[in-house]
Amino acid sequence: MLAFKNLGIRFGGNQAVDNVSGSLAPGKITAIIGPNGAGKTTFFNMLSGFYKPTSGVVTLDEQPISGRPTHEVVGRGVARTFQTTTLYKNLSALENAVLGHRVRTRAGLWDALLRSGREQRDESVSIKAAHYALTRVGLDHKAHLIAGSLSQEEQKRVSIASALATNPSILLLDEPAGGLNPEETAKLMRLIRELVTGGLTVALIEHKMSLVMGLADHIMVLHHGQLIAEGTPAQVSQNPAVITAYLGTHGSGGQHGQQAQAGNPPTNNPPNNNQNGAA
Ligand SMILES: Nc1ncnc2c1ncn2[C@@H]1O[C@H](COP(=O)(O)OP(=O)(O)OP(=O)(O)O)[C@@H](O)[C@H]1O
Repeated sequence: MLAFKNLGIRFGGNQAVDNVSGSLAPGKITAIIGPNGAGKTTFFNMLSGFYKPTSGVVTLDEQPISGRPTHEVVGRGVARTFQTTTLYKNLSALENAVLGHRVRTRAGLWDALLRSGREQRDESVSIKAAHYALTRVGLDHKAHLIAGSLSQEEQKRVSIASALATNPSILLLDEPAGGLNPEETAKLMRLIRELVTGGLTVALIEHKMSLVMGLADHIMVLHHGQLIAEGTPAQVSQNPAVITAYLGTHGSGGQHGQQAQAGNPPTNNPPNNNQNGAA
């Protein structure tokens, strides 16, 4: 189980994440929500080894992993995607997933791109892993198509396959539905649910309340770097501190509209409209 205790990080005078404790429930979906600048991505960056916390600790099965090199964290079974799609659009879906495997494991990006001797030896392992990952996201039949020719939603699946190529037990998704329309968002939600049903533990950052409320088993709410609430969608959506955080921060429009919805009882159905789903 991935857990974090008193986790914090400071950038100069800015305490971006402050004293956050908790864990990701195995085999469940945890959503991390909060207004812009709340510290969500920074929190992910600490869970995945991208940032070294200035206080507290991240543990995996009770062993500390915070501050360990990213490839080591990946090797322990934690993989992530990024907020902006990091696909190589001129490469095939398969090549992207292969690179996802190589870049996240031992080899660096240049090693992977330049195909060093080690790379070539290990390539068949990466190709197998990449095909399996593409199968898991329902795209192996498009393995040889150029990523840029795929739909937005398929490109998101390729990004997820890139992370899955390392066969993680814990997958961190940073705004997986960013830029997708409601129909595509619903498809992606089904995929995420399927992956979890298959045994994966997922944590995701997402602004689309329709996705969060329809998908998350557990929600953590960050505000000014602090964990101000957590619980089921129903619990969180009725929490006065959460409603105040969003309304107070955004005034009107943007996330305000989304959070106004979060004041209502959440639905466990996939979204069928975009009334509160604008990215
Ligand atoms: N490398 C960095 N150096 C300095 N400040 C940083 C760095 N990374 C993040 N921050 C700051 O940490 C705070 C939290 O940013 P973060 O990107 O984690 O928020 P977020 O909740 O993910 O926002 P959004 O929803 O807009 O993506 C911000 O004030 C941001 O400027």
